[in-house]
Formats: sequence, C-alpha cells, structure tokens
Amino acid sequence: MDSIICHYNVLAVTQIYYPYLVSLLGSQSLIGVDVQWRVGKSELLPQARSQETVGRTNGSETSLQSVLSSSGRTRGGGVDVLNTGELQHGLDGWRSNNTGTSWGRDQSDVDRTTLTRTLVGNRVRSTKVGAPVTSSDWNQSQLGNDDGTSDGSGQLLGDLDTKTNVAVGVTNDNDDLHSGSLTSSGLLLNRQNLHDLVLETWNKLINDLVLLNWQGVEVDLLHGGDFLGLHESSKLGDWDPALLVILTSSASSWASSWTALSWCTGHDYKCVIDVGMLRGKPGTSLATSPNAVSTSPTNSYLDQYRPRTKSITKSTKTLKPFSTGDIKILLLENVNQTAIDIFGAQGYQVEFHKTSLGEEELIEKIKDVHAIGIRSKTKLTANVLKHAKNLLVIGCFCIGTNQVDLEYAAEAGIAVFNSPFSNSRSVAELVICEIIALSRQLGDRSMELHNGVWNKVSAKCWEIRGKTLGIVGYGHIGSQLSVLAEAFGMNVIYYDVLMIMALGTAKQVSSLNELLANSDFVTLHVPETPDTKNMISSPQLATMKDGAYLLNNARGTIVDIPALIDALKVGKLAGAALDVYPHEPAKNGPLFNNELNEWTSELQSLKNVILTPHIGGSTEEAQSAIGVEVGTALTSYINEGSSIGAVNFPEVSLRGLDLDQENVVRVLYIHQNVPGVLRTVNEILSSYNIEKQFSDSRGNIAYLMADISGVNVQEIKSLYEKLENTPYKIITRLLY
Ligand SMILES: NC(=O)c1ccc[n+]([C@@H]2O[C@H](COP(=O)([O-])OP(=O)(O)OC[C@H]3O[C@@H](n4cnc5c(N)ncnc54)[C@H](O)[C@@H]3O)[C@@H](O)[C@H]2O)c1
Ligand SMILES: O=C(O)[C@H](O)COP(=O)(O)O
Repeated sequence: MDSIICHYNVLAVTQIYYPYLVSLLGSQSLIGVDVQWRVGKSELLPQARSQETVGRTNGSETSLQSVLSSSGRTRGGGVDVLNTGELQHGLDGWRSNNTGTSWGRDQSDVDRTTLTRTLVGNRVRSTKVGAPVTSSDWNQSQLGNDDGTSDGSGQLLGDLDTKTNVAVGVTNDNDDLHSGSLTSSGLLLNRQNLHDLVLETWNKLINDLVLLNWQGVEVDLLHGGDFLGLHESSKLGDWDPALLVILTSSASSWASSWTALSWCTGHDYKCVIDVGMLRGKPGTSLATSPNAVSTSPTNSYLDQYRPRTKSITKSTKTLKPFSTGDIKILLLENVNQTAIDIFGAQGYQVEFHKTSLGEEELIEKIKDVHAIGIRSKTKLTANVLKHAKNLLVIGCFCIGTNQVDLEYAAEAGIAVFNSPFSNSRSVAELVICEIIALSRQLGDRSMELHNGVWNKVSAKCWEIRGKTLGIVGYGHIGSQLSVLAEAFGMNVIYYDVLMIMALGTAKQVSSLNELLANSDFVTLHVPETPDTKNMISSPQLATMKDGAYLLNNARGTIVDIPALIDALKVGKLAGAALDVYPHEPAKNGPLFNNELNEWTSELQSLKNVILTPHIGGSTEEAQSAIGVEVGTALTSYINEGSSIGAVNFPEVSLRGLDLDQENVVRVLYIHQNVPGVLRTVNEILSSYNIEKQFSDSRGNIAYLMADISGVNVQEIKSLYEKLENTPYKIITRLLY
C-alpha cells in the first residue's frame, strides 16, 4: 500500500479533545493508527460507524472526479499520493453507468456492481462500494476483514496490498472532500475504522501518513497540542519504529493513550520517537526491510525510495563536524538518484560519474573526498586508498565488497558499507528466467529469428518441472531462488559451507560433488573468495550430469571459463548462462572482446549460451532500494558516527543527542586495538561529564563513541588536538 490520508473535519474537532496515536514501523511503514475522539469525558471510540465507500459520501461527480483524475502529485507539500491509472479507469466505468450527477455511498447497486467488478478486475476490491451502512451495522466493514458477503467487499487491505499505484484516503466524518482541493488521485475510504487499520496493516508498507482537513489541506495537528510523546523507556520487541506520535492535552489522556497503543499493537515500546513526523530533516532512516520491496515497475513504486521531505526519525540534535569542512562525496558507476537526493539534502557536495574510473583518475579524484560510492567495478585497492587522505567511508552500492581492500580500509579507519540483500530478488528472478531460457534454447531461437531463420524444434527442449536445481551458496539469493524454483515444480538441493535451514522441501547436500552429480541445473551464488576461485573447473564439470546446465550470476572468477568452453564443445553440458566475467568493461559500449578476456569470441560462438552484462541486480527496484539503504548508512556514519552495518569495522552506535542538550560534543575515535588506549582517552575526557560511551573492536581496529557534556565551544579545538596526539589513534572526529 502506498499512502494513507486521514481526512477529518478540522472545524469540528476544534471543540473536541483528541489524542492521536500514530506509530510507524521501520522507517516508512505504518504499524498503527489509532484515533480516539472525545467530547468532554464521553469517548467516541473507536470510530466504528464504518462505511467504507469508494468515493465521497454524498459529493458530486466533479468533485470525485477531480480527486481521481488529477495527474499531479505534490512533492514536498506533504501529500505523497500516487496516480491510479487503473483505478481511475475503473471509476470512469462507474461514472459512465451513472446517470445522475450526485453519487457516492447512496448510489444504487447498479453502480456499485459495476464499480466493484471493475475494481476487482484490477485486483482492488472495496467494501460496501457505493452502499450505505446504517449505524446499526457498525462492525460490518472493517478493513481487511472478510465480511462474508459475495460482493467482493472483504479483504480490502489484502487486495490493496497487491497494488502499488493505489492511494487510500480515510475519512473520519461525513464531510465532503472539497472539489479540486486534492492534487492527486486516491481510493477513498470514508469513515474508516482507524483502529482496524492498526490491526490489519501493521506489517504493510505505507509510505506516508497525512492529516488533511475537509479542504484537502494538510493540517499540522502535531504542533497544535500538548505533547507528551517522548518516552524513551518503553519497549517495542523486535519492531523498529521510526516514529511514534502521541498528541494529547493532558497527562491523564496520555495514560489512556498509552494503554490504547500498547493494546492495539500488543507490544510495549522500546522507544517513542518524537513528533516531527510531518516536518524535519530529510533523507534519514529510510526503509531497509526486504519486505519493503514490492515488484511494481511503476514510478509510483519508486516514490517510496525517494528521500522524503518529512522526518521519520526522532528529532535529535543535528551535529556538525569539527574540522572537516564541507563533506565531499564521489559517486561512481551510476549510483542511483535516491542516494544523490539523500546526500544533496544533507548539503554534501556530490560529484557524480556514470562509469567507473581507471586507477590513475581514481587516485586523483579520491584524494580529498570524505566518502566514495561505488558498485562492483571500481577497484579500491590499497594503492588507491593510500591516496585518500580525507576518506571516512566507502559505500558499495551493491552486495559484493570483493572490489574493496577491506582490511586496508579498516586499518586506515575507513568504514565500508554495502547493501546485503536489496538486489537478491532481482538476481533470483533472472536465474529463473535463465533456467527456462536454457532448457528451451530460447536465446538461440530468438537470435535465429532475428536473422530471418525459422527453426521450430522440440528436440532437447524441456520443461523445468520435475528437474533438479542445485544451488551452490544458500545465502540471500540462493535461498530466495530455492522458493521460486519450487514454485515451478523443481526439486531443489543445495550446498553451502554452513549448515543452513532448508526452505520449502529443499535439501542440503554434504558436498559440492554430490550436488554436481545430481543436478540438472547448477547455479552459483557464493561470494568471491580465495576458496571460490575456479570452484567450477574441469573436474567439477566432469562430475556434472551429461546434458546439464551451468549458471553463474555470482562472480566471474568462480568458473574456469576455458574449462566450461571445453565442456560445452564436447556436449557434456547442454548450455550455460553467464552474467559475470573475470574482467568486465568499466562502462557500456562494444568492449566485450578478446582484449578483455582472451576466450570471448569462442564463448560467443557456442550454442545455447546466454551471456548477459552483469545485470543480475540491475532493476529499478533494486537500484532505488540500494541507493536509499547505502545512502542512509553513509549519512548516518558521517553525521552521527554510527557504524552499524559496516562490513569491515566494529559496529558502534549511540542514541542521538536531545535537541536541548547544550555544550555536548560527540567524540568519534578510531584507534588500534591495543591495551591502554581507553585509559588515555578517558583521561582526556575526564574533565567533562561522559553522558554515554560505547566501544567495540574488530581485529586490529577499535572504535569508541562518547557523548561528553560541559564542553565550551572554545575548548573543542584543544580537545581535538589532545585526542589527535594520542599514540594509537587512527581517526578522530568531533561532532557538536
Ligand atoms: N550478478 C549480479 O548482479 C549479482 C547481484 C548480487 C550478488 N551477486 C553475487 O552473488 C553473491 C552471493 O550473494 P548473496 O547475497 O546470496 O550472498 P550471501 O552472503 O547471502 O550468501 C552466500 C552464501 O555462500 C556461502 N558460501 C561461501 N563460501 C562458500 C563456499 N566456498 N562453498 C559453498 N558455499 C559458500 C555462504 O555460506 C553463504 O550462505 C555475492 O557475493 C555477489 O558476488 C551478483
Ligand atoms: O554485488 C552485487 O550486488 C552485484 O554484483 C551487482 O553489482 P552492480 O551494482 O555493479 O551491478
């Protein structure tokens, strides 16, 4: 689900005493909305007179149409509603059946049926489309609950969840949406029982929550009340809320709000984050959950990964670095726009290149940057990194980190981040595609027909159903692939150096040879390491079944390609799919030739060999998600020092500083992991109050974070110099 808009009549509630409870899961996921309206002491709770209807309650055609047909979406204005082409089409159909000019929930069943059918055809169902529900029918139309009717009215949220270009409006009153006041389209659920929304949508992706008045104008309720929303002692189990807002006007209502919230989620809260939800600093803490990745190729889908203009984290004090000047970031290899937006919003200087850079140019460019963002092609060797005098952090906007000398980076105090799973689904889907394409010789048939040759054959073309897929490396990609392959009726076996729980009915085998000897398709999903270099060479190919297929979407060094060419030539293997190569061009163009890899033309001449240019993770979805994930990690490291998620570095973090904390300095101190360092550092810090401190080590490197208070601005320089002059220091940073 993409967006939720809560409409209410702001005029009415000015006399009403209301607590609002809003919480978000992950960075962009709404886990709970609970709205209680109170008049004096009598509670109207919850708003269960639910009449979920598509359209407004009694409005005119124009007004609904204006909601549905407007093409724009406001950005930065807070309403992040998406276009709904299909939905609009459905509603146009509804309109054409409608002879009147005033319709909505009071419409006849003819219209309801038409609309419902069209929406259902588009996999959107609505409860009680166009049909009024009387006040005695309060419980009948809860979102997500199947009400047992045959009119397609149940499971609304479930169905909405399958769509990616639907916005949902929720109104809590009977007032009309005013004509022309919304700038985007939406499915409107009038008088929705918001409490049910809490229960039914807690694990669904919702990008936005906006409160609008009856004119469709955003209302900043959150700044209009008495806030008791900061509460840091409670717990949220495994959940990771980005935001929790409590708006109330008295301490007593705080207590009841709290109870209601705990009750509605069934959890206590670990942290209640602040009320800056609709305003605040952009580009922080965006969703990283794999569940946040849907499959739509639409722009509206991509909107969820764009940095937002609203804060979704606790408003903590924004720190600035002492002595680094402007933060400069070098982005190579066409890193996604989502990352550029995140860095831009922080005011960093971004230099962007579409391609990778050769060593010489890279050395020149890396000299004075604080951060660099790369993908799989850019080689950050020790030789390159030793020229990077200001470099604090490296972002690999991909899964693999083999292109970086991780050890050298750590010893130079440079943290490295990657995106461990944001493109796994994309790779798994490509592999499924390749399995079918190989078994049907699809590449060859297509190539022949491109050249005018009609070659209709069935010999040696197979269904994949009932065949055995052998997965080498059952990590993020391998295990996801396992599930997809089983859905196609394949038997799955896998080999991994670790004992890993099987998904579905897959079976782990105890050796690579066992896997090779029993698989019709062998697919590789291991990282590039010394152990995996030439993991598949002549002996392994000989162990494979006659007529089997080999797929490599992992790294080019894992397969001995000359040996593979031999196995294909003698007909031992029936085909192969390769996405990765020992040497790959740094940019697009006619560069895949024998100069790059000496066997290229021989490989190109073989039948039933699918060659792709390292596109396993190259989908819009994956790249957007990676941009946000790594962009956010880098920002958080630069601005706050958090190294959580670093692949080569001790993972250390401290909670943010409160907005009103004065004279506090955050010390970030990376040092060699030897005895006595902390004593030295703490002696330097001892004239201040250490508010909090955390230190961890990994191998030869240790990282200390401390917040110290009572520091005058004038003292920061001398504090910095003292820490800089300690014997085992690698990098000192002070944020204040
Ligand atoms: N083609 C592409 O565009 C593309 C996209 C993403 C990832 N990749 C490559 O795919 C690789 C795998 O990705 P992932 O996300 O599944 O990684 P992962 O770390 O989640 O899983 C790798 C698995 O391989 C296992 N493994 C490691 N060494 C092994 C060995 N010698 N023998 C057997 N198993 C071994 C690990 O235990 C782990 O379970 C990445 O390292 C990357 O190089 C390629
Ligand atoms: O490691 C990865 O994630 C893949 O190899 C994709 O790399 P790319 O971002 O360079 O396409």
